Amino acid sequence: MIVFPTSKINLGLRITKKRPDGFHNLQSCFYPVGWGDVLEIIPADEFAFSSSGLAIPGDAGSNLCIKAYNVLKADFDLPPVKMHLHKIVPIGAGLGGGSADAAFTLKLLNERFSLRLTVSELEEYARLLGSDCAFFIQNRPLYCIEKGDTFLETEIDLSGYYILLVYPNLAISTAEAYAGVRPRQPEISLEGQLQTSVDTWRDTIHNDFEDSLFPKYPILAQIKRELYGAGAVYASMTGSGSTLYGIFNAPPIVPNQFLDYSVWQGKL
Ligand SMILES: C[C@@](CO)(OP(=O)(O)O)[C@H](O)COP(=O)(O)OP(=O)(O)OC[C@H]1O[C@@H](n2ccc(N)nc2=O)[C@H](O)[C@@H]1O
Ligand SMILES: Nc1ncnc2c1ncn2[C@@H]1O[C@H](COP(=O)(O)OP(=O)(O)O)[C@@H](O)[C@H]1O
Repeated sequence: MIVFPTSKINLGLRITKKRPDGFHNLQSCFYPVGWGDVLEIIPADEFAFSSSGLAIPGDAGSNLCIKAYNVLKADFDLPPVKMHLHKIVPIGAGLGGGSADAAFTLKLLNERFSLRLTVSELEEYARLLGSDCAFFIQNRPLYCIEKGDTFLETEIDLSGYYILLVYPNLAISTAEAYAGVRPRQPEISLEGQLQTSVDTWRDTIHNDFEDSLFPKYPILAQIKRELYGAGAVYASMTGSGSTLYGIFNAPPIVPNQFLDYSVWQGKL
């Protein structure tokens, strides 16, 4: 069975509080985008994992696909499988690519081996694997709070818009990004601000990680400016970086300055 784990962007990202468990509470709208990997899982005589495409840091045993298999194996009599991941989505990019691989592994195993897990049960397993992993179980626009793993419905619908994603060949670890943020409670609700037209977001919708990461890595602010220069109606960094995205009214022409980077464009 083959699935295509996708990725996400953050529409606004506020870090509101450091929690007693060391994690942070946030507010954000997570929105799926089509930049994705390829994952195949088939029954086998013994367990095996392999990957191709982009190199994934860490030893092979630490791959989130294997962790996802193991959390289900602990509770169910899962047979051995052979898993192959073709990695396309940049890593340390703020796109949640690893979390998507984990969530799609859970969903695939649930279906292939008829485990009969509900959406909320799958989300519970996903929470064990990473804070933004549960989002990819439903994989539709959701307003996220707490650790990014509690969801509220949102009306946001960007269909009809186009997106250009630019990964500047710079990996930023999530832990590094959180170490630089100064949590604060926003005076105006992000949820309300996101109800307004996308053309107004430039002045209102903010990713808090930009405040500490733009001074440290000036290329990020430069790419954001260039996305506006290319005609974006709204541009931002996604998640903990380092990918920048622009939202456009029409398919954008990729500026020459981005030719050395990994870029992806498509419809929202
Ligand atoms: C920043 C966000 C925003 O969407 O996404 P990415 O940019 O990484 O995709 C997420 O909060 C990333 O979630 P995820 O990548 O799953 O993080 P985890 O593996 O759970 O945690 C990695 C590390 O980030 C920090 N962390 C993560 C989530 C959170 N709500 N508070 C935190 O402080 C902790 O230091 C933790 O050890
Ligand atoms: N299948 C996977 N794909 C990507 N990264 C993975 C995977 N499995 C484990 N990881 C680890 O997760 C971290 C990056 O996660 P990723 O979701 O790509 O980044 P981000 O949180 O910035 O979106 C890296 O430390 C990487 O080694």
